[in-house]
Amino acid sequence: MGPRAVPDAGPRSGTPVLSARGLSAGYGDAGPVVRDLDLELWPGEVVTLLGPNGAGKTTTLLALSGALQPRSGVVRWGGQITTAPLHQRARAGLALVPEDKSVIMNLTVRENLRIGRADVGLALETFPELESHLDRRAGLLSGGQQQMVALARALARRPAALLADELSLGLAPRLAERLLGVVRAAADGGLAVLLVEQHVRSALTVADRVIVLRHGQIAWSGSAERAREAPDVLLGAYLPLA
Ligand SMILES: Nc1ncnc2c1ncn2[C@@H]1O[C@H](COP(=O)(O)OP(=O)(O)OP(=O)(O)O)[C@@H](O)[C@H]1O
Repeated sequence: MGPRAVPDAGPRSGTPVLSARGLSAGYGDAGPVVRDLDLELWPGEVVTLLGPNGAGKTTTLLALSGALQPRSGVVRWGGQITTAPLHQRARAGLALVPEDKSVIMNLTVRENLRIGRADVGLALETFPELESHLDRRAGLLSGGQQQMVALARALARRPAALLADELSLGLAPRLAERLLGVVRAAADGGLAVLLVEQHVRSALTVADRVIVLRHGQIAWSGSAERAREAPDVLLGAYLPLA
């Protein structure tokens, strides 16, 4: 199971699941955090968004998802301009796994899946490891198991696009690979994925394309293959390789 050859440029037929043109976003009265971003997310591909701390990766995900209204530019969902808030985009098939994972610690795993309107059977197909924990409070699970709940809940709603923020943060490499492998398999089934990742090497093994953000703008973009072949040249200027 590895990334498929998805071109990083050039014409493709059909419509991206999610796209942005000239997207700028920020907070309060401060200047924009991301500026003039253009990006597209196509069915079946994993795009990883990399960049140093504070580059604007989380802000990009929030603005694309409707959790943060852009200051300017347009976001399209299935080719149609959207300004809908996150909960409406979620109903239309967009899944956001935010940095805080939004797992409710006082609820059981089963309850967490249900409030996310997830298909519990499908969630267990994705992560059989959760079956024996279904009736445990999520707060008693390990960090990795909590991340599995968050990801299982997102995927078990059969979304068209997944935006995930640092899924593997704080996890051992083996667990990070497990989660990223699940994301890759979902993309192989047609899901469009945008991943913000700290584990750059792991992210590159599952990604088709890479976008590097710096100071809120795209500093580099290209195929994951090119990034893997010359990570020092392409990424070293922007990121410590972890
Ligand atoms: N809620 C907020 N209110 C005000 N400023 C914010 C808020 N969230 C983020 N910022 C600022 O926006 C900038 C970009 O933050 P963002 O979280 O998008 O970056 P990031 O690339 O995801 O970084 P990290 O890897 O540290 O999570 C930072 O300067 C941050 O301080």
